[in-house]
Amino acid sequence: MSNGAESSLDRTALASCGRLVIKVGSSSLTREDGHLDVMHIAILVDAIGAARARGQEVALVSSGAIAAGLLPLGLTHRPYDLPTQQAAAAVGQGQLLELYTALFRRFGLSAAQVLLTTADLEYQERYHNARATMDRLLELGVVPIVNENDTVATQELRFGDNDRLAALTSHLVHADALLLVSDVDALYTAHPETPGARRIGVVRSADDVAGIDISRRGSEVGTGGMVTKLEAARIATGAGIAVGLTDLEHLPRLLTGEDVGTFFVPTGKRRPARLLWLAHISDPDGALVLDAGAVRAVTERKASLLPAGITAVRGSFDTGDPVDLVDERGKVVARGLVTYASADLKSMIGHHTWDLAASYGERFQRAAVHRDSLVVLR
Ligand SMILES: Nc1ncnc2c1ncn2[C@@H]1O[C@H](COP(=O)(O)OP(=O)(O)O)[C@@H](O)[C@H]1O
Ligand SMILES: N[C@@H](CCC(=O)OP(=O)(O)O)C(=O)O
Repeated sequence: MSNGAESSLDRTALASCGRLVIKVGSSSLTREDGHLDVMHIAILVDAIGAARARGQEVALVSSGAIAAGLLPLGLTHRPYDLPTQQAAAAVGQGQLLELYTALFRRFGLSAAQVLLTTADLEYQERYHNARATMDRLLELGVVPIVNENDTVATQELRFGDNDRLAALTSHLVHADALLLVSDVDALYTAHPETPGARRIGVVRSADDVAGIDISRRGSEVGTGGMVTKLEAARIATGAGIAVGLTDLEHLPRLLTGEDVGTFFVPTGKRRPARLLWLAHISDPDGALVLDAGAVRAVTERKASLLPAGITAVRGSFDTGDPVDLVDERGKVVARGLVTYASADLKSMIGHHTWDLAASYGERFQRAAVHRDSLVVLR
C-alpha cells in the first residue's frame, strides 16, 4: 500500500484502456430528501461522455432505483420490507432511465436499460445471451445502464448489493477496469471521519487492506458500505480487472489517470464464467472437512481432492452440487463441485483410491472434487 507519485504509474492505463465498467451508488445519485440529484447525475454523464469521446466503451452500473422511487410513492425513508423496496425500485427505475436518456442525448449517445439477476449469470445460456447483448450495445456505441432486476429478484436471488453486481458485470463484458463511484473519494486507513485517517493510493494485494477499519457504514441510502466495495474489488482484481474507487468529484481525474482515489492492481487472471459462478454466486449445499495434507494439496499444489483427505462430510448434497472445502478449524479454503452424493461420500472418507476401487469398483476411483471444478478461496 502506498500514497503519492509511485501509484500514478499504474493508474495511467485507466485513460487509455478499451472497456470500462463504472458503478455509481445510491448515495451519490440522491439528495438527502430522497430526490434524484440531477446535478450529480449530470457530472457522472459528463465524465462518461468524455471517456466515450476518448474512444473508450463504457457500461454503467447504476443504483438509485429504490431511492428514486421513495418520493413518488410518498415514502419518507428507504423501506425495510422487500415488496415495498421492489415497488419503489419499479417506480424509480423508470425515472432514473428517463433522466439518463435525456442527459446522454447531449453527447449524441443512447442509453439502454439492462436489468440482471443472479440467475442470469448462473445459467450458461442466459450468461451468453446477456454477454452477447452487452457486447453488441457497446459496439454500437450505446451506454448500457445496468441495475439489479429488483422486481423479480427475491431475497435469495438478490445480488445483495450493486457493488458485487458491478464486479460480475465487469467480468461479463471482459472489461479492462471497474470504477466504483461512492460518496467517499478513496479508501482510507480508517473511517474518513476518524482523526488521522489517511487515503490509500494503491492496493496491490489483500494484505494491503487486512488491517483497515471498514466497519462503519456510510449514508442512509447506500446498502453495502466499504465492505461490499472491497469484496467487489477482490472479485474483479482476482479476475485480472483493475479497479478504481473514488467519488463523483474526482472521477474525471481518476479517468484520466491522475493520482486520486484508490487504485487496486489486478492480482489474478481471467477465470472461466463457470468458476466465477462457483466462487461468487453459488450457494454451497454442504461442506467437506479436509485434513492438513489435503488443504495443502488443494490450495498450494492445485491438486484434486481425494476421499483419503476428507475427515468429515456435512450437509446433504448430490453429485455435481457446490460444496465448501473447510480446514479442521472450519475455515473455508475452497469451493468445488463434488463428484459423489453425500450418502456415498460418508462411507468413503479417509479411504485410499485403491481401497475404494477394490471395495466398490472402478467408478469409485475418481477424485471427490476435480481440480478443474475447484476454486481456492483464501
Ligand atoms: N476505511 C474506510 N474508507 C473509506 N470509507 C469508509 C471506510 N470505512 C467505512 N467507510 C464508509 O463507506 C461509505 C461508502 O459506502 P456506501 O454509503 O454504501 O456507498 P454507495 O452508496 O456508494 O454504495 C463511505 O461514505 C464511508 O462512510
Ligand atoms: N437495485 C438497487 C440497488 C441498491 C444498492 O445496492 O445500492 P448501493 O449500495 O448504493 O449500491 C437500487 O437501484 O436501488
